Amino acid sequence: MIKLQSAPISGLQGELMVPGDKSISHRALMFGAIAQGQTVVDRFLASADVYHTMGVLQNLGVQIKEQGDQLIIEGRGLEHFHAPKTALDMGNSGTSTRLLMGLLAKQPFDMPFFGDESLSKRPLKRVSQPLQAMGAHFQLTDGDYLPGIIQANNQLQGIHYEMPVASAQVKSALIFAGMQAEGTTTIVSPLASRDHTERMLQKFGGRIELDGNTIRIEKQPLLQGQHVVVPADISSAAFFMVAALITPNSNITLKGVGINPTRDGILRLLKKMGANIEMVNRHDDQEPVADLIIKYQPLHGIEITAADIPATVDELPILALAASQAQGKTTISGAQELRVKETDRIDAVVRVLSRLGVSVSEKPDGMVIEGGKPLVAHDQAVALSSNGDHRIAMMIAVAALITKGEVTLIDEDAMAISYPTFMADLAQLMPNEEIK
Ligand SMILES: O=C(O)C1=C[C@@H](OP(=O)(O)O)[C@@H](O)[C@H](O)C1
Ligand SMILES: C=C(OP(=O)(O)O)C(=O)O
Repeated sequence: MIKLQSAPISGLQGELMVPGDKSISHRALMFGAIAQGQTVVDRFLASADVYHTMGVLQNLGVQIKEQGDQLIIEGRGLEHFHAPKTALDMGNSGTSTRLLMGLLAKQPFDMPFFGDESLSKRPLKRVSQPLQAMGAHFQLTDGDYLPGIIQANNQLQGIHYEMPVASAQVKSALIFAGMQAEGTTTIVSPLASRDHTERMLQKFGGRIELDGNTIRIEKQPLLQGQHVVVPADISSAAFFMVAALITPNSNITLKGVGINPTRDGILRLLKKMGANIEMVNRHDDQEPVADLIIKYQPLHGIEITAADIPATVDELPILALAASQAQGKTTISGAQELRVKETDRIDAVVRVLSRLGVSVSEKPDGMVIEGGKPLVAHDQAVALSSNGDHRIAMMIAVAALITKGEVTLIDEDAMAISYPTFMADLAQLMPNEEIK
Protein backbone atom coordinates (compact mmCIF):
# COMPACT_ATOMS: atom_id res chain seq x y z
CA MET A 1 0.00 0.00 0.00
CA ILE A 2 1.41 3.44 -0.89
CA LYS A 3 0.28 7.01 -0.37
CA LEU A 4 0.22 8.71 -3.74
CA GLN A 5 1.52 12.21 -4.45
CA SER A 6 -0.30 15.21 -5.86
CA ALA A 7 1.36 17.12 -8.69
CA PRO A 8 3.44 20.19 -7.87
CA ILE A 9 2.07 23.64 -8.83
CA SER A 10 4.66 23.77 -11.63
CA GLY A 11 3.12 20.61 -13.14
CA LEU A 12 5.09 17.76 -14.73
CA GLN A 13 8.31 18.90 -16.36
CA GLY A 14 11.24 17.28 -18.15
CA GLU A 15 12.24 14.47 -20.47
CA LEU A 16 11.70 10.77 -20.09
CA MET A 17 12.28 7.63 -22.10
CA VAL A 18 9.83 4.99 -20.89
CA PRO A 19 10.97 1.31 -20.98
CA GLY A 20 10.88 -0.89 -24.08
CA ASP A 21 7.69 -2.10 -25.72
CA LYS A 22 6.19 -5.18 -24.05
CA SER A 23 4.63 -6.71 -27.19
CA ILE A 24 7.87 -6.29 -29.16
CA SER A 25 10.03 -7.64 -26.30
CA HIS A 26 7.96 -10.86 -26.10
CA ARG A 27 8.22 -11.33 -29.86
CA ALA A 28 11.97 -10.61 -30.00
CA LEU A 29 12.52 -13.40 -27.45
CA MET A 30 10.34 -15.83 -29.40
CA PHE A 31 11.82 -15.10 -32.83
CA GLY A 32 15.32 -15.09 -31.32
CA ALA A 33 14.70 -18.55 -29.84
CA ILE A 34 13.51 -20.12 -33.11
CA ALA A 35 16.04 -18.43 -35.42
CA GLN A 36 19.45 -19.82 -36.26
CA GLY A 37 22.38 -18.05 -34.58
CA GLN A 38 22.52 -15.15 -32.18
CA THR A 39 19.87 -12.48 -31.69
CA VAL A 40 20.72 -9.34 -29.75
CA VAL A 41 17.85 -7.30 -28.30
CA ASP A 42 18.54 -3.73 -27.15
CA ARG A 43 16.27 -1.97 -24.66
CA PHE A 44 14.16 -5.06 -24.00
CA LEU A 45 11.49 -4.56 -21.35
CA ALA A 46 12.74 -6.00 -18.03
CA SER A 47 9.27 -6.61 -16.56
CA ALA A 48 7.50 -9.59 -15.02
CA ASP A 49 5.51 -10.51 -18.16
CA VAL A 50 8.57 -10.51 -20.42
CA TYR A 51 10.55 -12.53 -17.85
CA HIS A 52 7.83 -15.17 -18.03
CA THR A 53 8.32 -15.57 -21.78
CA MET A 54 12.07 -15.70 -21.14
CA GLY A 55 11.67 -18.32 -18.38
CA VAL A 56 9.52 -20.57 -20.58
CA LEU A 57 12.08 -20.46 -23.42
CA GLN A 58 14.94 -21.18 -20.98
CA ASN A 59 12.92 -24.08 -19.59
CA LEU A 60 12.85 -25.45 -23.16
CA GLY A 61 16.66 -25.29 -23.37
CA VAL A 62 17.21 -21.89 -25.01
CA GLN A 63 20.25 -19.98 -23.75
CA ILE A 64 19.45 -16.35 -23.00
CA LYS A 65 21.89 -13.94 -21.37
CA GLU A 66 20.99 -10.56 -19.92
CA GLN A 67 23.61 -7.81 -20.07
CA GLY A 68 22.25 -4.51 -18.76
CA ASP A 69 19.30 -3.67 -20.98
CA GLN A 70 20.51 -6.04 -23.68
CA LEU A 71 19.47 -9.65 -24.23
CA ILE A 72 21.58 -12.18 -26.10
CA ILE A 73 19.64 -15.17 -27.34
CA GLU A 74 21.30 -18.26 -28.81
CA GLY A 75 18.71 -19.45 -31.34
CA ARG A 76 18.04 -23.20 -31.62
CA GLY A 77 15.53 -23.40 -34.47
CA LEU A 78 12.03 -24.77 -33.91
CA GLU A 79 13.16 -28.38 -33.81
CA HIS A 80 15.71 -28.35 -31.03
CA PHE A 81 13.76 -27.44 -27.93
CA HIS A 82 14.20 -29.80 -24.96
CA ALA A 83 11.25 -31.25 -23.06
CA PRO A 84 10.70 -28.83 -20.14
CA LYS A 85 11.90 -29.88 -16.68
CA THR A 86 8.90 -28.26 -14.99
CA ALA A 87 5.48 -26.95 -16.08
CA LEU A 88 5.67 -23.75 -18.15
CA ASP A 89 4.89 -20.76 -15.91
CA MET A 90 3.04 -17.98 -17.79
CA GLY A 91 2.59 -15.78 -14.70
CA ASN A 92 0.11 -12.99 -15.44
CA SER A 93 0.87 -12.77 -19.15
CA GLY A 94 -1.82 -13.32 -21.77
CA THR A 95 0.66 -12.55 -24.56
CA SER A 96 3.12 -15.24 -23.39
CA THR A 97 0.36 -17.82 -23.09
CA ARG A 98 -1.44 -17.28 -26.36
CA LEU A 99 1.60 -16.68 -28.59
CA LEU A 100 3.47 -19.66 -27.13
CA MET A 101 0.45 -21.93 -27.69
CA GLY A 102 0.95 -21.29 -31.42
CA LEU A 103 4.74 -21.35 -31.33
CA LEU A 104 4.83 -24.67 -29.41
CA ALA A 105 1.91 -26.37 -31.20
CA LYS A 106 4.22 -28.85 -32.97
CA GLN A 107 6.66 -30.29 -30.44
CA PRO A 108 7.32 -34.00 -29.77
CA PHE A 109 6.54 -33.79 -26.02
CA ASP A 110 3.74 -32.71 -23.68
CA MET A 111 4.14 -29.31 -21.97
CA PRO A 112 1.96 -28.63 -18.93
CA PHE A 113 1.39 -24.88 -18.54
CA PHE A 114 -0.16 -22.68 -15.87
CA GLY A 115 -0.61 -19.04 -14.80
CA ASP A 116 -1.62 -16.91 -11.83
CA GLU A 117 -5.18 -16.49 -10.59
CA SER A 118 -6.02 -13.66 -13.01
CA LEU A 119 -4.55 -15.40 -16.08
CA SER A 120 -6.39 -18.61 -15.14
CA LYS A 121 -9.68 -16.75 -15.72
CA ARG A 122 -8.80 -15.48 -19.21
CA PRO A 123 -10.19 -17.35 -22.25
CA LEU A 124 -7.85 -19.50 -24.33
CA LYS A 125 -10.39 -21.23 -26.56
CA ARG A 126 -10.07 -18.32 -29.02
CA VAL A 127 -6.54 -19.64 -29.67
CA SER A 128 -6.92 -23.38 -29.00
CA GLN A 129 -9.92 -23.79 -31.32
CA PRO A 130 -8.29 -22.60 -34.57
CA LEU A 131 -5.00 -24.27 -33.58
CA GLN A 132 -6.86 -27.55 -33.04
CA ALA A 133 -8.39 -27.14 -36.50
CA MET A 134 -4.77 -27.04 -37.74
CA GLY A 135 -4.02 -30.32 -35.93
CA ALA A 136 -2.69 -29.12 -32.56
CA HIS A 137 -3.79 -30.73 -29.30
CA PHE A 138 -4.49 -29.01 -25.99
CA GLN A 139 -5.99 -29.98 -22.69
CA LEU A 140 -7.52 -26.95 -20.97
CA THR A 141 -9.47 -26.56 -17.74
CA ASP A 142 -13.17 -26.51 -18.69
CA GLY A 143 -11.98 -26.50 -22.31
CA ASP A 144 -10.98 -22.81 -22.08
CA TYR A 145 -8.62 -22.01 -19.19
CA LEU A 146 -5.27 -22.62 -17.51
CA PRO A 147 -3.90 -24.84 -16.13
CA GLY A 148 -3.58 -27.11 -19.13
CA ILE A 149 -1.26 -29.09 -21.37
CA ILE A 150 0.14 -28.26 -24.80
CA GLN A 151 0.20 -31.83 -26.05
CA ALA A 152 2.79 -33.58 -28.20
CA ASN A 153 2.07 -33.21 -31.91
CA ASN A 154 3.99 -33.79 -35.12
CA GLN A 155 1.69 -32.38 -37.80
CA LEU A 156 0.06 -29.02 -38.54
CA GLN A 157 -2.08 -28.23 -41.57
CA GLY A 158 -2.85 -24.75 -42.93
CA ILE A 159 -6.43 -23.47 -42.59
CA HIS A 160 -8.53 -20.51 -43.69
CA TYR A 161 -9.64 -18.74 -40.51
CA GLU A 162 -11.93 -15.75 -40.07
CA MET A 163 -11.22 -14.38 -36.60
CA PRO A 164 -14.33 -13.34 -34.65
CA VAL A 165 -12.32 -10.75 -32.62
CA ALA A 166 -9.54 -8.45 -33.80
CA SER A 167 -6.94 -9.94 -31.46
CA ALA A 168 -3.21 -9.62 -32.16
CA GLN A 169 -2.58 -12.49 -29.76
CA VAL A 170 -4.81 -14.89 -31.71
CA LYS A 171 -3.44 -13.66 -35.04
CA SER A 172 0.16 -14.07 -33.82
CA ALA A 173 -0.47 -17.59 -32.48
CA LEU A 174 -1.84 -18.56 -35.90
CA ILE A 175 1.14 -16.99 -37.69
CA PHE A 176 3.53 -19.00 -35.49
CA ALA A 177 1.58 -22.20 -36.22
CA GLY A 178 1.23 -21.33 -39.92
CA MET A 179 5.04 -21.05 -40.13
CA GLN A 180 5.25 -24.75 -39.26
CA ALA A 181 2.20 -26.05 -41.13
CA GLU A 182 1.81 -27.85 -44.45
CA GLY A 183 0.01 -25.73 -47.05
CA THR A 184 -1.22 -22.17 -46.68
CA THR A 185 -2.69 -20.59 -43.55
CA THR A 186 -5.02 -17.67 -44.27
CA ILE A 187 -6.01 -15.41 -41.37
CA VAL A 188 -8.72 -12.79 -41.83
CA SER A 189 -9.14 -10.11 -39.15
CA PRO A 190 -12.32 -8.02 -38.74
CA LEU A 191 -10.11 -4.96 -38.02
CA ALA A 192 -6.37 -4.27 -38.08
CA SER A 193 -4.56 -5.16 -34.86
CA ARG A 194 -0.91 -4.63 -33.82
CA ASP A 195 1.38 -6.01 -36.53
CA HIS A 196 4.63 -6.52 -34.62
CA THR A 197 4.70 -10.27 -35.37
CA GLU A 198 4.35 -9.68 -39.11
CA ARG A 199 7.10 -7.02 -39.09
CA MET A 200 9.47 -9.10 -37.00
CA LEU A 201 8.97 -12.24 -39.06
CA GLN A 202 10.08 -10.25 -42.12
CA LYS A 203 13.04 -8.78 -40.25
CA PHE A 204 14.21 -12.31 -39.37
CA GLY A 205 14.08 -13.28 -43.07
CA GLY A 206 10.64 -14.91 -43.17
CA ARG A 207 7.96 -14.48 -45.83
CA ILE A 208 4.37 -13.41 -45.19
CA GLU A 209 1.74 -12.02 -47.54
CA LEU A 210 -0.16 -9.02 -46.19
CA ASP A 211 -3.28 -7.92 -48.01
CA GLY A 212 -5.36 -5.45 -45.96
CA ASN A 213 -6.67 -7.43 -42.99
CA THR A 214 -5.87 -10.78 -44.64
CA ILE A 215 -2.62 -12.63 -44.01
CA ARG A 216 -1.27 -15.63 -45.90
CA ILE A 217 1.63 -17.63 -44.56
CA GLU A 218 3.37 -20.86 -45.49
CA LYS A 219 6.04 -23.06 -43.97
CA GLN A 220 9.15 -20.93 -43.44
CA PRO A 221 12.79 -21.62 -44.14
CA LEU A 222 15.05 -21.36 -41.07
CA LEU A 223 15.02 -17.76 -39.79
CA GLN A 224 18.27 -15.91 -39.11
CA GLY A 225 19.18 -14.22 -35.80
CA GLN A 226 18.96 -10.40 -35.85
CA HIS A 227 19.74 -7.23 -33.93
CA VAL A 228 16.44 -5.85 -32.59
CA VAL A 229 16.14 -2.39 -31.03
CA VAL A 230 12.94 -2.12 -28.99
CA PRO A 231 11.17 1.28 -29.10
CA ALA A 232 9.75 2.86 -25.93
CA ASP A 233 6.32 1.39 -25.19
CA ILE A 234 3.48 3.68 -26.32
CA SER A 235 1.16 1.90 -23.86
CA SER A 236 3.45 2.97 -20.98
CA ALA A 237 4.01 6.43 -22.47
CA ALA A 238 0.21 6.91 -22.56
CA PHE A 239 0.12 7.32 -18.74
CA PHE A 240 2.50 10.29 -18.95
CA MET A 241 0.76 11.78 -22.00
CA VAL A 242 -2.51 11.94 -20.07
CA ALA A 243 -0.77 13.01 -16.85
CA ALA A 244 0.73 16.04 -18.65
CA LEU A 245 -2.50 16.90 -20.47
CA ILE A 246 -4.59 17.01 -17.28
CA THR A 247 -2.04 18.50 -14.83
CA PRO A 248 -1.87 22.32 -15.06
CA ASN A 249 1.45 23.87 -16.21
CA SER A 250 2.90 20.57 -17.46
CA ASN A 251 5.33 20.36 -20.37
CA ILE A 252 7.10 17.05 -20.96
CA THR A 253 8.98 15.24 -23.72
CA LEU A 254 8.68 11.47 -24.13
CA LYS A 255 11.66 10.16 -26.10
CA GLY A 256 11.80 7.39 -28.71
CA VAL A 257 8.17 6.24 -28.45
CA GLY A 258 6.97 3.53 -30.85
CA ILE A 259 4.26 5.08 -33.04
CA ASN A 260 3.33 2.05 -35.14
CA PRO A 261 0.00 2.97 -36.84
CA THR A 262 -1.62 -0.19 -35.42
CA ARG A 263 -0.79 1.08 -31.90
CA ASP A 264 -1.18 4.87 -32.13
CA GLY A 265 -4.90 5.12 -31.40
CA ILE A 266 -4.16 6.97 -28.15
CA LEU A 267 -2.48 9.77 -30.13
CA ARG A 268 -5.32 10.02 -32.61
CA LEU A 269 -8.00 10.01 -29.90
CA LEU A 270 -6.23 12.53 -27.66
CA LYS A 271 -5.82 14.84 -30.69
CA LYS A 272 -9.53 14.42 -31.42
CA MET A 273 -10.13 15.53 -27.80
CA GLY A 274 -8.19 18.72 -28.59
CA ALA A 275 -4.69 17.77 -27.49
CA ASN A 276 -1.76 19.28 -29.33
CA ILE A 277 0.88 16.56 -29.28
CA GLU A 278 4.00 17.58 -31.15
CA MET A 279 5.97 14.83 -32.85
CA VAL A 280 9.69 15.39 -33.51
CA ASN A 281 12.75 13.29 -34.48
CA ARG A 282 10.58 10.84 -36.39
CA HIS A 283 12.47 7.90 -37.81
CA ASP A 284 11.88 4.37 -38.94
CA ASP A 285 13.87 1.33 -37.92
CA GLN A 286 11.55 -1.63 -38.60
CA GLU A 287 9.14 0.09 -36.23
CA PRO A 288 8.38 3.85 -36.53
CA VAL A 289 9.55 5.95 -33.56
CA ALA A 290 9.28 9.63 -32.51
CA ASP A 291 9.74 12.01 -29.56
CA LEU A 292 6.45 13.41 -28.27
CA ILE A 293 6.11 16.86 -26.68
CA ILE A 294 3.00 17.23 -24.53
CA LYS A 295 1.68 20.23 -22.62
CA TYR A 296 -1.25 20.78 -20.30
CA GLN A 297 -4.32 21.59 -22.36
CA PRO A 298 -8.10 21.71 -21.99
CA LEU A 299 -9.76 18.69 -23.66
CA HIS A 300 -13.30 17.98 -24.81
CA GLY A 301 -15.34 14.78 -24.81
CA ILE A 302 -15.52 12.50 -27.89
CA GLU A 303 -17.17 9.33 -29.10
CA ILE A 304 -14.93 6.23 -29.17
CA THR A 305 -16.37 3.31 -31.16
CA ALA A 306 -15.50 -0.32 -32.05
CA ALA A 307 -13.28 0.69 -34.98
CA ASP A 308 -11.04 2.71 -32.61
CA ILE A 309 -10.50 -0.07 -30.06
CA PRO A 310 -7.76 -2.42 -31.39
CA ALA A 311 -5.21 0.41 -31.84
CA THR A 312 -5.76 1.64 -28.28
CA VAL A 313 -7.07 -1.36 -26.35
CA ASP A 314 -4.61 -1.20 -23.44
CA GLU A 315 -4.82 2.61 -23.22
CA LEU A 316 -8.57 2.79 -22.59
CA PRO A 317 -8.28 2.98 -18.77
CA ILE A 318 -5.99 6.03 -18.94
CA LEU A 319 -8.03 7.51 -21.79
CA ALA A 320 -11.11 7.24 -19.58
CA LEU A 321 -9.26 9.28 -16.95
CA ALA A 322 -8.50 11.94 -19.61
CA ALA A 323 -12.21 11.90 -20.52
CA SER A 324 -13.14 12.56 -16.88
CA GLN A 325 -11.29 15.91 -17.18
CA ALA A 326 -12.59 16.79 -20.66
CA GLN A 327 -15.53 19.16 -21.13
CA GLY A 328 -18.69 17.26 -22.05
CA LYS A 329 -19.52 13.63 -22.58
CA THR A 330 -17.23 10.81 -23.76
CA THR A 331 -18.79 7.54 -24.91
CA ILE A 332 -16.75 4.36 -25.25
CA SER A 333 -18.45 1.48 -27.07
CA GLY A 334 -17.38 -1.75 -28.79
CA ALA A 335 -14.80 -2.34 -26.05
CA GLN A 336 -16.13 -5.62 -24.60
CA GLU A 337 -12.60 -7.12 -24.92
CA LEU A 338 -11.71 -5.03 -21.85
CA ARG A 339 -13.77 -7.45 -19.77
CA VAL A 340 -11.28 -10.29 -20.40
CA LYS A 341 -8.02 -8.53 -19.56
CA GLU A 342 -6.06 -8.83 -16.27
CA THR A 343 -9.26 -7.62 -14.59
CA ASP A 344 -12.62 -6.66 -16.04
CA ARG A 345 -11.29 -3.21 -17.01
CA ILE A 346 -14.72 -1.70 -17.72
CA ASP A 347 -15.79 -2.55 -14.21
CA ALA A 348 -12.42 -1.46 -12.73
CA VAL A 349 -12.36 1.93 -14.48
CA VAL A 350 -15.96 2.70 -13.54
CA ARG A 351 -15.20 1.75 -9.91
CA VAL A 352 -12.11 4.00 -9.70
CA LEU A 353 -13.67 7.02 -11.43
CA SER A 354 -16.87 6.78 -9.37
CA ARG A 355 -14.86 6.72 -6.14
CA LEU A 356 -13.21 9.98 -7.27
CA GLY A 357 -16.57 11.66 -7.82
CA VAL A 358 -16.88 11.24 -11.60
CA SER A 359 -20.30 10.71 -13.07
CA VAL A 360 -19.77 7.55 -15.13
CA SER A 361 -22.13 4.79 -16.21
CA GLU A 362 -21.20 1.27 -17.18
CA LYS A 363 -22.38 -0.33 -20.46
CA PRO A 364 -21.91 -3.98 -21.50
CA ASP A 365 -19.32 -2.89 -24.09
CA GLY A 366 -17.96 0.33 -22.62
CA MET A 367 -18.98 3.35 -20.57
CA VAL A 368 -20.29 6.91 -20.68
CA ILE A 369 -18.25 9.55 -18.83
CA GLU A 370 -19.55 13.04 -18.00
CA GLY A 371 -16.32 15.01 -17.89
CA GLY A 372 -15.08 18.35 -16.65
CA LYS A 373 -15.38 18.09 -12.85
CA PRO A 374 -12.32 18.04 -10.56
CA LEU A 375 -11.50 14.67 -8.93
CA VAL A 376 -12.26 14.55 -5.22
CA ALA A 377 -11.43 12.01 -2.52
CA HIS A 378 -14.58 11.86 -0.40
CA ASP A 379 -13.97 12.46 3.31
CA GLN A 380 -10.52 13.88 2.36
CA ALA A 381 -9.07 10.41 1.71
CA VAL A 382 -9.71 7.39 -0.46
CA ALA A 383 -8.03 3.95 -0.75
CA LEU A 384 -8.20 2.40 -4.20
CA SER A 385 -7.01 -1.06 -5.23
CA SER A 386 -5.47 -2.06 -8.55
CA ASN A 387 -6.98 -5.52 -8.01
CA GLY A 388 -3.68 -6.83 -9.36
CA ASP A 389 -4.02 -5.03 -12.71
CA HIS A 390 -0.92 -3.04 -13.72
CA ARG A 391 -2.76 -0.62 -16.00
CA ILE A 392 -5.37 0.17 -13.32
CA ALA A 393 -2.56 0.72 -10.76
CA MET A 394 -0.86 3.30 -13.03
CA MET A 395 -4.16 4.96 -13.89
CA ILE A 396 -4.83 5.45 -10.15
CA ALA A 397 -1.34 6.96 -9.63
CA VAL A 398 -2.01 9.48 -12.45
CA ALA A 399 -5.49 10.28 -11.11
CA ALA A 400 -3.97 11.03 -7.70
CA LEU A 401 -1.88 13.84 -9.23
CA ILE A 402 -5.01 15.98 -9.65
CA THR A 403 -7.27 14.60 -6.89
CA LYS A 404 -8.27 16.91 -4.07
CA GLY A 405 -7.56 14.88 -0.94
CA GLU A 406 -5.38 11.90 -0.15
CA VAL A 407 -5.27 8.82 -2.42
CA THR A 408 -3.80 5.53 -1.25
CA LEU A 409 -3.05 2.74 -3.73
CA ILE A 410 -3.49 -0.87 -2.65
CA ASP A 411 -1.69 -3.61 -4.63
CA GLU A 412 0.75 -1.22 -6.29
CA ASP A 413 3.12 -4.15 -7.00
CA ALA A 414 1.03 -4.97 -10.07
CA MET A 415 2.92 -2.20 -11.92
CA ALA A 416 5.89 -4.60 -12.18
CA ILE A 417 3.94 -6.61 -14.79
CA SER A 418 4.73 -4.03 -17.48
CA TYR A 419 6.50 -1.07 -15.81
CA PRO A 420 8.49 -1.80 -12.62
CA THR A 421 10.02 1.71 -12.48
CA PHE A 422 6.78 3.64 -13.08
CA MET A 423 6.66 5.46 -9.71
CA ALA A 424 10.34 6.45 -9.95
CA ASP A 425 9.86 7.74 -13.51
CA LEU A 426 6.80 9.73 -12.45
CA ALA A 427 8.81 11.23 -9.56
CA GLN A 428 11.53 12.21 -12.08
CA LEU A 429 8.99 14.52 -13.77
CA MET A 430 8.18 16.17 -10.41
CA PRO A 431 11.61 17.41 -9.32
CA ASN A 432 10.52 19.97 -6.73
CA GLU A 433 8.76 19.31 -3.48
CA GLU A 434 6.15 22.05 -3.69
CA ILE A 435 2.69 20.41 -3.54
CA LYS A 436 -0.49 21.94 -4.94
O1 LIG B 1 -0.27 -9.15 -29.03
C1 LIG B 1 0.01 -8.46 -28.04
O2 LIG B 1 1.19 -8.25 -27.68
C2 LIG B 1 -1.10 -7.88 -27.25
C3 LIG B 1 -2.37 -7.84 -27.78
C4 LIG B 1 -3.53 -7.28 -27.08
O3 LIG B 1 -4.36 -8.34 -26.67
P1 LIG B 1 -5.50 -9.03 -27.62
O4 LIG B 1 -4.81 -9.75 -28.69
O5 LIG B 1 -6.24 -9.94 -26.70
O6 LIG B 1 -6.34 -7.89 -28.13
C5 LIG B 1 -3.12 -6.45 -25.87
O7 LIG B 1 -4.23 -6.20 -25.06
C6 LIG B 1 -2.02 -7.08 -25.08
O8 LIG B 1 -1.64 -6.26 -24.02
C7 LIG B 1 -0.80 -7.33 -25.92
C1 LIG C 1 -3.71 -7.08 -21.55
C2 LIG C 1 -2.41 -6.92 -21.33
O1 LIG C 1 -1.44 -7.90 -21.43
P1 LIG C 1 -1.56 -9.48 -21.60
O2 LIG C 1 -2.77 -9.80 -22.45
O3 LIG C 1 -0.27 -9.91 -22.24
O4 LIG C 1 -1.69 -10.06 -20.21
C3 LIG C 1 -1.86 -5.58 -21.00
O5 LIG C 1 -0.63 -5.45 -20.98
O6 LIG C 1 -2.61 -4.62 -20.75
